[in-house]
Amino acid sequence: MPRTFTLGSRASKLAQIQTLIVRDALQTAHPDDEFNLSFMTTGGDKNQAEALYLLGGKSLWTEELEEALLKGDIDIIVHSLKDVPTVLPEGCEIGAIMQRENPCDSLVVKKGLPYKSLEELPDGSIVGTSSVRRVAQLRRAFPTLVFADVRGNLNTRLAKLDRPDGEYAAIVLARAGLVRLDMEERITSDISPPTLYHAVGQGALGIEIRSDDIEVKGLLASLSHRETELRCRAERACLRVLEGGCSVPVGVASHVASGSVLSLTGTVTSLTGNPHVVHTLSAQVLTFEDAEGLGADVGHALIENGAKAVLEEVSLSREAKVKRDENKAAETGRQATTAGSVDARPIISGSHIDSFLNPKIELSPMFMVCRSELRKDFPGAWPME
Ligand SMILES: NCc1[nH]cc(CCC(=O)O)c1CC(=O)O
Repeated sequence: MPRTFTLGSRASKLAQIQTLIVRDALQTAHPDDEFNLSFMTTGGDKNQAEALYLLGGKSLWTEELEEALLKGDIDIIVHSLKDVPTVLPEGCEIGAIMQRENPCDSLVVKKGLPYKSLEELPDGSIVGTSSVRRVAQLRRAFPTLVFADVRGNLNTRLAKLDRPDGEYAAIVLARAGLVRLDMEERITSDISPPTLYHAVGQGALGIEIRSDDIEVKGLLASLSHRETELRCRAERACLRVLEGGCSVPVGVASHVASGSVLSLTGTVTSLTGNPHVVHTLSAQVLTFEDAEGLGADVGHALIENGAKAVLEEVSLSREAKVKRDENKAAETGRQATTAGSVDARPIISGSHIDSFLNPKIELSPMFMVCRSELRKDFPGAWPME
């Protein structure tokens, strides 16, 4: 008798392609079993503009899928690992992490423009990015460029970039997403460490399952890629320490040498670009727990070496943001946490942020509401990408 399992993911094109990658790998490893697919439009998909916020304490991207998983409607969730909070709800866990694509970020220059890198862009050029991690590090490296928010799925972002009357000269995206969508030829150049440290888990697929599902655990055993899993477990453990309840501009780079020597560099960067704290540790790791221990050590070392001030700055700014949303909500009668995320007021006062503000374009809320503050029973971290 063939067994039947259902894989679920978000309905975006990238999520569907990633789910097919996992389905094909499972089907090859288990030719006698059946694998169904279920794609769900999540709260985050329905409202891109509000995706960084909480709606009634929910994680917009993952909660509906996790509910379906816990109910038994689906057996496996396929995620971009970088979008998965570092603390999962009770009863859910990461069952496998598959071999990673190149995790770096890439520059995509507008069609018709001659520039090949951020270095070549003229002063004042507007570069679209979707994350505070990228903005913080790129502002530091390229203070004469203007970084602005660009949202939507990959195709929407590329369409905004290429619009003849569009403001963006270039956008920055994860290389892995472009590769999986077969749009590698749009990549103008890669932006690698030490200029830009990538997001925790970037480029890897994370497979979430019910913690008590022994059968699915067995099923996934052949999919897990040990080196990727060691690196990503360390990266996630580092982020878990740094979050301490809220999201911060964290970048990482990692590698495994001689099979078991894991190196992890973590960075925490102020949204002004300075301070930028970097710390690297290497150690032999035999188990995933060892890798997580190394990751947590990097997180603590960053805090001791100056990241604390950055975390405090982020937390102060976040409180200000929450307050403004509450005021706005009181004015408009909208719920505080669903207030629009396009907010053109500067988060940090002072000249350093002014060049980020261009009234013509959408600006991101620079900081996110902490999930843990709104949902004390769930100290999960909010992914910031
Ligand atoms: N949050 C969006 C997201 N989630 C995963 C990817 C790309 C694929 C990956 O990093 O695994 C992207 C797009 C991007 O950041 O450019």
